[in-house]
Amino acid sequence: MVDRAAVIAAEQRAVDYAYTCHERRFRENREKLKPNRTTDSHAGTAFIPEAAPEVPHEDDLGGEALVVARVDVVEDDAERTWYIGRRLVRDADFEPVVINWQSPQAKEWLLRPPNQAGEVTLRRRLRCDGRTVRDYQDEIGTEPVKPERLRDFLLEDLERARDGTMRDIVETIQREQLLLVSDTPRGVMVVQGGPGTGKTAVGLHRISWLLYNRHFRTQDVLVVGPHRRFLTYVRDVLPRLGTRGVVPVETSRLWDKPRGSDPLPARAVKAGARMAAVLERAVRNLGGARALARIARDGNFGFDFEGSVISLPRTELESLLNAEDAPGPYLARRRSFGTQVVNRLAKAAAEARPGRPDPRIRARIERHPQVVRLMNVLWPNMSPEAVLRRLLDDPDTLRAAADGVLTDEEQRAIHRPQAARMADEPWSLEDLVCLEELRFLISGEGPQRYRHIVVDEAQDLTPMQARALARRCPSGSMTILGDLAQTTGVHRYADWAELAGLLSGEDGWHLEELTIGYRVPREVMEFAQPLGAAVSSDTAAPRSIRPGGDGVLRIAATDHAERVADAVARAFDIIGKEADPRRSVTLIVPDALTEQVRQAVSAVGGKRLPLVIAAPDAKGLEFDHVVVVEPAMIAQQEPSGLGQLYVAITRCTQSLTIVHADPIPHELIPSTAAPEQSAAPEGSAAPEEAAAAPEEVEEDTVTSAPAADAADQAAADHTAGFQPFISALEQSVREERRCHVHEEIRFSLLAELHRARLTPVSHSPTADILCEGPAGTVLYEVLGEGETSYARLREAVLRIMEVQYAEGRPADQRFLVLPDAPADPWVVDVLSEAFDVSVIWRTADGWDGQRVDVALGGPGKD
Ligand SMILES: Nc1ncnc2c1ncn2[C@@H]1O[C@H](COP(=O)(O)OP(=O)(O)OP(=O)(O)O)[C@@H](O)[C@H]1O
Repeated sequence: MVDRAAVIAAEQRAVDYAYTCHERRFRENREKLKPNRTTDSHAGTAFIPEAAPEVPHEDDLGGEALVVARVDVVEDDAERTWYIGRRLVRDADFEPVVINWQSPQAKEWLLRPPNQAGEVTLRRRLRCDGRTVRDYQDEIGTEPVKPERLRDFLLEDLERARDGTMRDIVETIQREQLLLVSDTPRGVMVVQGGPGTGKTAVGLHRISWLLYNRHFRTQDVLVVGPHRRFLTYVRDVLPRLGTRGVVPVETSRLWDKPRGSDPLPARAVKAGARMAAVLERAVRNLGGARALARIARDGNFGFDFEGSVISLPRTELESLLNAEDAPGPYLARRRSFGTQVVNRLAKAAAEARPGRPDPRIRARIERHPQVVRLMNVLWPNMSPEAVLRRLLDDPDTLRAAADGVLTDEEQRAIHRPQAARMADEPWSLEDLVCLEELRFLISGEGPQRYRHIVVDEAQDLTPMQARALARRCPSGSMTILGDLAQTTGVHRYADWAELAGLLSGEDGWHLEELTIGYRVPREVMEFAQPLGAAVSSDTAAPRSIRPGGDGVLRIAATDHAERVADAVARAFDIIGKEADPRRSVTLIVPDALTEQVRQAVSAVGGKRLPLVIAAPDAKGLEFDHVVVVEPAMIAQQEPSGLGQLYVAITRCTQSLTIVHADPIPHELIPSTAAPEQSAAPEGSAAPEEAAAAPEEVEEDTVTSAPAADAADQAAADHTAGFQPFISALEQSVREERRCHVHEEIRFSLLAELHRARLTPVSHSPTADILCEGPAGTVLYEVLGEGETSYARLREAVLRIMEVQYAEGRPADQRFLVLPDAPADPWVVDVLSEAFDVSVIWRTADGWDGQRVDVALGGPGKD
């Protein structure tokens, strides 16, 4: 039996020694080094012998533990102990006492699976409060490893209060996270993960890892986040990891401050990738062959030059113009055209005046007013601002550039009469991104370039912004973190390929996924899941490892007059009941109610106030307790209200309370309210809910469907409890119905049933076809493309059982409908006898299989 207290005491001695060495080093450095402090992010890399021993002059751990793990390894037949921590620490002889978690050696040992331990004989995670060792867990060692105990550290860590700033995860980083953190920087790595799966954490640790391992220098890296509050939230993580000098910026800060904003339809057009094609054509349309008539009316361009007439035929000008129709910045093409024209005119002038060559003739021709005019007409020297201003103001110019790219309606959407002066143009953020694109098209110039870019909440980048980022990063090395289901921006990507295609360079891109949820309690995640699926059917909700408990999720109906007061009262109530004063309580509210809620909070006053955050600003943040006010209003906010709502309800670590007077959006509880039912007019009370006394709904959870009436309550309770199951089923049915073969077969069968004068139901979210006929209720499950092996068909039978369950009643007849005869003929009898499911399939001239007559609407034998 291991004496755990003795082990902890021994580890404490090692940790104490590490701190002693750590602190001695500061003292020595303070004495030795000059007073100007280093800002090199490689501080601590003295572990690499040739690296300069630059370390900060004082402890910058901010109270975090210096040591996080111990590893014993057999090296040259001898066992050696290493400690892994947040910083490199050496003893007086310059021998490493603690190696940095970012070092390649630490990474290798930390990633080693217990069943392939190799030379690692012990891997021990240490649980320290600063310098005090509290506990330990052996992941590799002589004692059998209990996985559930290993989780304890993580769960304990997740339980800590969220006081408004993010912490690093060095102590509990998971294998799949460390693999992404230390992945090669080549190409674009896209990390898709649902709410709270650790994307931000992975992104920040990756920056630190890339810099520590000298893949890049501090100034090579650009880190972009969604908004200022988020940047404040993550502010401490990089310094605590020992990475200094990297300052994340808000996405919008990459451009100047906007002077105006556009209506949503205009934003959507200007932000889309097609706008790039329009801008490119707008630049190509400047001057050019169409303007030639103004210059060379009688077929020639000619003028009197110092007593002789020199000229160029129009055809020659045309061919010079055509030669410049190649890719490249407009001004470079302009210069090249000008050189050709001047060369030819100089030659003509020399021929007209034989004699001594005149070396300055080119310069005089170039400055000649006629040549200057020619250049200005054929190649007008316009600023990006002038090009965009005219494009937006003049419908003809826009049509010439956008024809076949933007619809008439889209062209009308971006029309904007020009301001009296250029300086007064109300450039919006989308305009500023277009201006950057135009600047690049015209001069080839762009903003500062980086060797690696990290983007958090990347799903909200617009395609035009993505192009701008790609230009800033010619190496094509990026870390892109996001969740398509949390899209709140003006552009919604169908999949990551669309965005990654815009960002990536020649090294391409790859998609990684984080699937474990570390923030949101299980019940809340399950409640949020259908909404996430409604925003992006392509992304899976995370599996939460955070157990919930009583009161984790509350849905409270109120009426419009009481809505704000009720929500605020509930937030204060949570504060009153929460024993830990560090735990954060936040009201997430629709834009329109923000001021009202803030005032109501101030009016109540007190020592501890809940935070009030408008839904769009909640992105990326996390709190312990969250009260979401009026989800329907959030869901209606532009540009992507459902995404905003999904973000809002997935911010909490402890509890979620929803206060609503309007019906809860049906995307959130799809089984309880059809779209038509939930569309109550703005301002009108939802009768059943408004009538309910707050005390009665106080204990409501998601299982007590707020929009259902009493008669439906039991059924709703039953179904809502199985919501994740139903949602998963609906999701996979939706996916199947995207298959053309599946739908072709389904609709041929529907046609047969209509021909038999029956009324089949085809719009159930779970059953492919349900039909009341002479043989009773018949349920059809259609298989699309793919194999028809027994294993596959047995799976389909299981689906039939699930569908019956979801539909709330068993069918009288069950049919599996295949595109072809099954691969093994015997399966037909087995499925019929074992599961009472008949199989039919399509043939060249109709249908075949078991009991086809019943399947096609006949009465059956009995
Ligand atoms: N291995 C881990 N150990 C401890 N805490 C972790 C771990 N991984 C993630 N967390 C914590 O989980 C929470 C959510 O992480 P993070 O904010 O990085 O998620 P996210 O995927 O960016 O979420 P969202 O998309 O909702 O913004 C944070 O508090 C983070 O510290």
